[in-house]
Amino acid sequence: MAIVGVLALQGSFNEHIAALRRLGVKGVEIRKPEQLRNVTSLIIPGGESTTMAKLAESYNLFPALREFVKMGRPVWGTCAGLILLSNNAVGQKSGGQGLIGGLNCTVHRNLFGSQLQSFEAELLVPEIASSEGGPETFCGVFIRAPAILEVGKEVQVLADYPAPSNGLLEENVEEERRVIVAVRQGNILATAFHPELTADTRWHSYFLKMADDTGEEALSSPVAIPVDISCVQQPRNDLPIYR
Ligand SMILES: NC(=O)CC[C@H](N)C(=O)O
Repeated sequence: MAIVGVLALQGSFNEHIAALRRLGVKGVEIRKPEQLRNVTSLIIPGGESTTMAKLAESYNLFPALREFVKMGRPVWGTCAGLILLSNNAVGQKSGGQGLIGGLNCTVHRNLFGSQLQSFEAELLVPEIASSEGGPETFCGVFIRAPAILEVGKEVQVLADYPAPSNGLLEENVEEERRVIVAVRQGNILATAFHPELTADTRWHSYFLKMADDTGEEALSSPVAIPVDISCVQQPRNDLPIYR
């Protein structure tokens, strides 16, 4: 059976491991470069990308993480994980931060604003709904969320969302500008929101199938989990902080 690594430096790694467990799959915590040799795929959780990058630097994890992505192993970044996987990031803290890279896009680190601007919203994601069944929509939990501004040709856009009018985009966003919040580029999956904080395991199940497609042995018999979409669709001031 596949063993999924979950980068466990900071952030929502326990929630990802719990979601995998609900699908009958073992997720193991990764903190050292050599631990990546024991896993066939990797989830990089949400949290705080600058802090995570500093910790990755001090554990000398960057070369092994970059190699893992380059080898074509399935990697999924949620929120801060998406930022770390991007080739270019704007809106970084002064001094910048290390990135793993591999995903050909430009991400804005905090486009949706601060913790107080966190929210839930229903997202239309036809690719995942057609692969995993259930309703057409997904609950996106956005916490100090990033957004993708630009992608290369090889990147498949899975979901977008109206850009916020908070002045963080240079251009005028009056004419319904949308930004990208979920993508796939070959072995890389990235979401600006947190599926691990919902009861819906379809994103995890899709990621496990990606591991299957890339020749890794994944779920032996997928467990059907009833899909519960209870999306409050409003600002949330009770979401985890993960700093
Ligand atoms: N929920 C999150 O992962 C927030 C990410 C945050 N915007 C960052 O820079 O890392």
